[in-house]
Amino acid sequence: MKKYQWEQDQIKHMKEYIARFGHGSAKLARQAQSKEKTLAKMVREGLTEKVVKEIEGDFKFPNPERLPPPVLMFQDLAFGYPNSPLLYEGVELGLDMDSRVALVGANGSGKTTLLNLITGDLTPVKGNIRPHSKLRVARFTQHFVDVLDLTKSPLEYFRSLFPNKGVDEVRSYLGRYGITGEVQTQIMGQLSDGQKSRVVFAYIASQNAHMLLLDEPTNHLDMESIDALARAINVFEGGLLLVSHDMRLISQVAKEIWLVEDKKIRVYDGEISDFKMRVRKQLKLDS
Ligand SMILES: Nc1ncnc2c1ncn2[C@@H]1O[C@H](COP(=O)(O)OP(=O)(O)OP(=O)(O)O)[C@@H](O)[C@H]1O
Repeated sequence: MKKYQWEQDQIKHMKEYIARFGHGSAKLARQAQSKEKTLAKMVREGLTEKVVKEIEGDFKFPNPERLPPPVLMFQDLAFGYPNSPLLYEGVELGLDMDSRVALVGANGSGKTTLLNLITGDLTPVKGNIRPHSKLRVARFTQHFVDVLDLTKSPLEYFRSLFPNKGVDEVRSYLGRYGITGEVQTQIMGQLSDGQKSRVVFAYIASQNAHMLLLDEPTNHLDMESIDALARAINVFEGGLLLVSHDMRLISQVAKEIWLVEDKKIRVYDGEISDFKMRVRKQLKLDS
């Protein structure tokens, strides 16, 4: 890009010179002719092409119809894996479509487990999780194999999900999530984790969910994509439960912090900005 810019500046300069002095005194006209020759030579030898940055697919989650609260309730929830101590006990909390929650806690404290309880993949040992009867949740997980058929290409996969949509429509849909060109027809098992993440986001968005459950969504995204994800979340009119260590994302999207501690989920009652500052300091991030 620097080379391109340098060349363009040179060309501009030479053209201006030629226009100004081409018909001037003999000496200046000779110099203008010499510049014209240099310019022609540059063009002949091939100019550097402008580097066009690959367009970042912008994430977008379609807005679902509103569901009145409570959308998802935890009632006296307890859970533990067989032959293991309880991870949760007596949890009473609720989520609705305005919730913007970051679920944080030590490794192994049970964050992913809570998401599995919400999706019904796990069953409480006591108490209930009560979803609104019409609730649709969509979940991001890094366990791509749980969501994607890795033997298919993104194009094949989405065509099988939406048999009524034409190839062009599916291609342009995937393009919006940054899945473009050959990546659309490569077997998903061979894609990078970042590309697979984008396919999962395309999939999640297709679900038109009322609530997004995002489990470490940013691990394979670059900074620009993280910001794009944050923007998409911020215009999304549904609920969010985010499990993340990424303060950059948390600070952009969360309105509430839930701390998993001592088998309970405690709503952080300080100012979120204080919490963010605390974690930022811990992570040594800039303000
Ligand atoms: N299927 C399982 N069977 C038995 N124990 C499990 C199972 N899945 C997870 N665990 C254990 O339950 C605890 C909570 O796991 P979980 O993955 O929910 O924690 P987490 O807070 O999401 O952790 P991390 O931040 O490391 O992802 C861990 O000690 C884990 O080893």
